[in-house]
Amino acid sequence: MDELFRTLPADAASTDVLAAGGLRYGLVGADPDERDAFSQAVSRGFYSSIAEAEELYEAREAYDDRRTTAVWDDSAAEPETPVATVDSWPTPLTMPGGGSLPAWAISGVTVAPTHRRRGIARALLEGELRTARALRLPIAALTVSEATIYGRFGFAPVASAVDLVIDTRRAAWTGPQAKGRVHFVQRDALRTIAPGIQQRARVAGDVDRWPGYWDRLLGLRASLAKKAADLRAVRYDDEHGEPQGFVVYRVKDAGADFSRHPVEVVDLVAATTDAYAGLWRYLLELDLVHEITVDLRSVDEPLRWMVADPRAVRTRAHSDHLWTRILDVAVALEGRRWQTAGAIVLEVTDPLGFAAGRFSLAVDEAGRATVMTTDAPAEVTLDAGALAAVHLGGTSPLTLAAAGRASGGQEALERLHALAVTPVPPRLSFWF
Ligand SMILES: CC(=O)SCCNC(=O)CCNC(=O)[C@H](O)C(C)(C)COP(=O)(O)OP(=O)(O)OC[C@H]1O[C@@H](n2cnc3c(N)ncnc32)[C@H](O)[C@@H]1OP(=O)(O)O
Repeated sequence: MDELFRTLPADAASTDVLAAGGLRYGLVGADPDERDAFSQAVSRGFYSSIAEAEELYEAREAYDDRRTTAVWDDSAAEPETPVATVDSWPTPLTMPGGGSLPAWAISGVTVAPTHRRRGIARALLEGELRTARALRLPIAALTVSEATIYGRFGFAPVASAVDLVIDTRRAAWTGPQAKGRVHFVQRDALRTIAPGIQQRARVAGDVDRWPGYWDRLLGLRASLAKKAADLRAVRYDDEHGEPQGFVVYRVKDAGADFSRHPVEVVDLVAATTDAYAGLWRYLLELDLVHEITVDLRSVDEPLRWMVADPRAVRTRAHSDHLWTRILDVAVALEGRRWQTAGAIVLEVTDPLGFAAGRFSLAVDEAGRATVMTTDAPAEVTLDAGALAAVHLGGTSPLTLAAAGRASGGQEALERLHALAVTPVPPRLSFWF
């Protein structure tokens, strides 16, 4: 897998579809100019500024670990700049029960405004799914700019997130007394331990953060030095002195009233409930601060239960965050732990074919599943996206049935609910 995912030739069917429209589809080569043109096309596609030399250098490093695929129009005024881009890489996706499945992460999907709505994104996406399948990956994953694009390719939102605003003056601490203590640390010192803490903190739905992501988050890149100058890092150590969590935040300008500084939490990661309490209490009790904003938290954040006034913790946005697409039903369903012992027959519909079929799911006392194709009558019928939502444990089949995305008898839907839905909602802790 290591090299193959970068070198496997571009998907043949998409090559043909795009060639019929006069376009060239292929992998981006190692040549720095070609890489930089790819990066500039991604920046343009997402309406970012033209990347500067330092950013291009950093992007080259980041793309070294990915498969980068582009579409070129040789008749364009600047034929060397791709008119469409996508990058992808295999990554462990945490499953309910704590294990992980290898997933195909897809990012950087752009089509130049000059070339929109002629099927280029469809060719790119279908090419990515076939490539993932050729690499024997059971699931694809992405985060989206718009929630209207990916459903047609069998993706569904599987892990939601909330952005919170906390009124610290109303949020008197009523949670447990943390046993350890907080320390200010340098960001580069935190860089060495943060990935390990995040690994331990992961719940279903999280994926690996790559080295360049950590450097960017902590402002350790030359291009970010100025922007990151106001970032503070605090580490939480348990009563034995073991680091169990950290928060990275900035205190913003207070304006006319020095007692009203807003705090923006860039990331808060806690591997234990004790660290979670210690870090949140630290933030809520900062002097001269009236408000804290934090994004991409769990839909079931314990913080609400740790303050005197739960309305001090206001949800400012609730979004679909992680989207997945099941490519191999048996491997995907066997790759998670289920909540109870039991059995069910599922019929999966999938216009793109990858997940279509009828499957028996049998779960033992330990929550391990055996999945086989079957001719037995289907008890629950659902589309590939609905299956992805049930698979990660955050969506009830009863909700999907009410929405017309699943069907079956009430007892069978409830049985699937009991098998699948997890007590802790899935959560992806960052954008990729
Ligand atoms: C994982 C990520 O990277 S998310 C980032 C996605 N990229 C962006 O948002 C950047 C800005 N947007 C773009 O670059 C382009 O508009 C894209 C990539 C969203 C779409 O590219 P296009 O080549 O125009 O899409 P294409 O013509 O292949 O359309 C495929 C289908 O999606 C639909 N579609 C395309 N864009 C959108 C959209 N923004 N909203 C809703 N539907 C859309 C089309 O109608 C078409 O539907 P159909 O095939 O079912 O009839």
